[in-house]
This record gives sequence, C-alpha cells and structure tokens, in this order.
Amino acid sequence: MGKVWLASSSPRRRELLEQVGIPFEVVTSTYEETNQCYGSPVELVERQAEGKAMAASVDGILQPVIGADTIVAYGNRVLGKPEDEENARRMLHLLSGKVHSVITGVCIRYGQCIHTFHCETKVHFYILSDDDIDAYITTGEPMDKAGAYGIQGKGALFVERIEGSYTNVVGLPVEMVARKLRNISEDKGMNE
Ligand SMILES: Cc1cn([C@H]2C[C@H](O)[C@@H](COP(=O)(O)OP(=O)(O)OP(=O)(O)O)O2)c(=O)[nH]c1=O
Repeated sequence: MGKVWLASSSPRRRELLEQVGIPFEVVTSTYEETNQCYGSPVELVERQAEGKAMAASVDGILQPVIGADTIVAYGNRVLGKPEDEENARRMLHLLSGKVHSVITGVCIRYGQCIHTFHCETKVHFYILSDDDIDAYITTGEPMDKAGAYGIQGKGALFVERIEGSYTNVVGLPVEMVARKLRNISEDKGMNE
C-alpha cells in the first residue's frame, strides 16, 4: 500500500504512527473545525475527521489519506481545545473527580472509498485541587489539547485509570487504524 498521508498538524498523531511503524507523509488540510454539536459527539468527531481527510491537498493520489478529530465528552458537554487559560481552568474543574469520555473520529479516504469510524475511552480523573489546576495551567500543556490535559504529559497525574485504548486518548487509536489499513489493503488486493 505504501505510505499513508496524514492530514493533521498534531505532533501526537505523527508520533503515534512513528511508534508503530506505519510509514506516512504529513499533508495540510484546509478544513475549519467547529465544536458546535449538531448531532451526537460521535457524529461530530466522525464528520470532522471526514472534513479533514477530504480537505487535504492530495487530489488524485492513490495512497490512503487519514483525518482524525479528538474531543472530550462529559455529560452533554463537548470539550475541544481551550480558548484561553480561564477556559482551560473551567474544563479541568468540570472533569475533576469525574469520569469522561475521550472520543476520536477517524476517516481513511482511499480512492473513491471513505472509511469512517471512532474509538471511545473512558477516563477516570482524581479530584483536583485549585492549586493542582493552577500549577498545571502554568506549564502551558493544556492549551492545544482537547479537554485541557495531556495524558502523555504531566496530565498523567490527574488520571486514576482508563477503560479502553490509551493511544485514542493521545489523539489516534493506532491499533484500530493499523487493522483498518490492513483490511482496506486486503480488500483492494482482492478486487484487483
Ligand atoms: C485528551 C487528550 C487530547 N490530546 C490532543 C490530541 C489532539 O491533537 C488534540 C485535539 O485536537 P484535534 O482537533 O483533534 O487535533 P489537532 O488540532 O491537534 O490536529 P489536526 O486537526 O491538525 O489533526 O488534543 C492529547 O494530546 N492528549 C490528551 O490526553
């Protein structure tokens, strides 16, 4: 199948593909994200993942193009990346001592075919003090991450346990992606 094209500016998604040895190139996507939830959180992330994959500047290529979108869902609230430090503080207060979901939508566009799926991980947070939250915000780590924390960084100290995929929380469920890519390439082989 050769290299996949990753329509993402997220360093985490690159690192995850590198970690498991999936060869890739990064391409830019002109898709404008929204956290307006017109349907369920799953519909939102899947639609945004499709938008990112479809808006990647790779017309006519024969390799798979991957777009992904990660959000935090708590009750009926959808948390994307915080707009500012105050917003990050509010998000972390909301998640303190509670269980939330991290949902990543993934779209793999391959020729005329679009394969869209999602992965959900439940994350249990310890109770966080105001001091914990303030100290964390000064690290700058929350600002480019959905839900205002990074499980792969200092945010790990907030997490009591997770149920489901760890890589999904970091931004790309690579175990699902690898399996889907293998299925896609096997189907393609059979159809040739
Ligand atoms: C919950 C959580 C999220 N995140 C990150 C993963 C995603 O990069 C980010 C959510 O933002 P996204 O909009 O999914 O992705 P992005 O804007 O970083 O990259 P692109 O749209 O170009 O693909 O939050 C972590 O790194 N660690 C975590 O623990």
